[in-house]
Amino acid sequence: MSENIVWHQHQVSHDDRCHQKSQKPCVLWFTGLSGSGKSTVANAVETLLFDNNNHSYLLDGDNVRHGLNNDLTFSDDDRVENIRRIGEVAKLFADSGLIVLSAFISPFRSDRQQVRDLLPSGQFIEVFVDTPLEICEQRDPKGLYKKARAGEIKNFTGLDSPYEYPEAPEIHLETAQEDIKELAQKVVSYLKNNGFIDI
Ligand SMILES: Nc1ncnc2c1ncn2[C@@H]1O[C@H](COP(=O)(O)OS(=O)(=O)O)[C@@H](OP(=O)(O)O)[C@H]1O
Ligand SMILES: Nc1ncnc2c1ncn2[C@@H]1O[C@H](COP(=O)(O)OP(=O)(O)O)[C@@H](O)[C@H]1O
Repeated sequence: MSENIVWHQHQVSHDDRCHQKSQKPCVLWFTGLSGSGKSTVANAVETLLFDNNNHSYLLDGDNVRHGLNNDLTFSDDDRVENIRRIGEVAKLFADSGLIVLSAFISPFRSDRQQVRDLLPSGQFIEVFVDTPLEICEQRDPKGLYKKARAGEIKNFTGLDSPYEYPEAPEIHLETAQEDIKELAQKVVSYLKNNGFIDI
C-alpha cells in the first residue's frame, strides 16, 4: 500500500517534544453511548490539565464529523473508518507530545483494540463512560434518542446499532454515581499516578 514512500525521521525527536512540555503523552480514549457524558467529562479533564500547564487537545465526535470525516455516515463500515482515521490523528498528536483526549462512541471493541495497537505500549488509556441507556435517553441532550425512537434516525447506537462495552478499561467512570468534577479528578489522578503528568 505504502510502496515507494519513505518514512522521514524528524530532527526534533519525540523525547525532545515531551521534555519541552514536561509531560508524557498519551491518548485518553473516552468511549460510551451518545449522551453518556464523554464530551462533558473530557472537557472537564482538559480544563484541569490546562490549569496545570499541561498541553492537550480534545478530538470530539461531532466536530470531527463536521470536517475530516464529513464523508462518513453511521453505517458499521463508516464507523470503522471513522475510528481508524481518528486513531491515526491521535497517534500524530501524541507523537507531537500532546495529551490527546478523544470522545467518540467507538462502539466496536476491535476498532478500539486497533487504535491501542497503533500506539506505543501504555499510551492508549481506555476510559469507559458507563451510563445506562435509560439514563442517556432521559438526558437526551441533543434530542437524538427522541428522533431515533420516532424512526427519524436509523442505526442509532444502543437502539438499532450495537455498542460493545469495554471488558478491561484502564478507567471506569459511572456517571450515574459520581458528579462531573469527581469523574474528571479520577482521570487526572490516573495520569498523575502513572507518571504522565506532575501535579
Ligand atoms: N445513528 C447515530 N448513532 C449514534 N450517534 C449519532 C447517530 N447519528 C448522529 N449521531 C451523533 O453523532 C455523534 C457520534 O459520532 P461518533 O463519531 O462518536 O460515532 S462513532 O464512534 O463513529 O460510532 C453522537 O454524538 P455524541 O452524542 O456526542 O456521542 C451523536 O450526536
Ligand atoms: N455525572 C455526569 N457526568 C457526565 N455528564 C453528566 C453527568 N450528569 C449529568 N450529565 C449531563 O449529561 C449530558 C452528557 O452529554 P455529553 O457530554 O454531550 O455526552 P456524549 O458526549 O457522551 O454524547 C450533559 O448534558 C451533562 O451535563
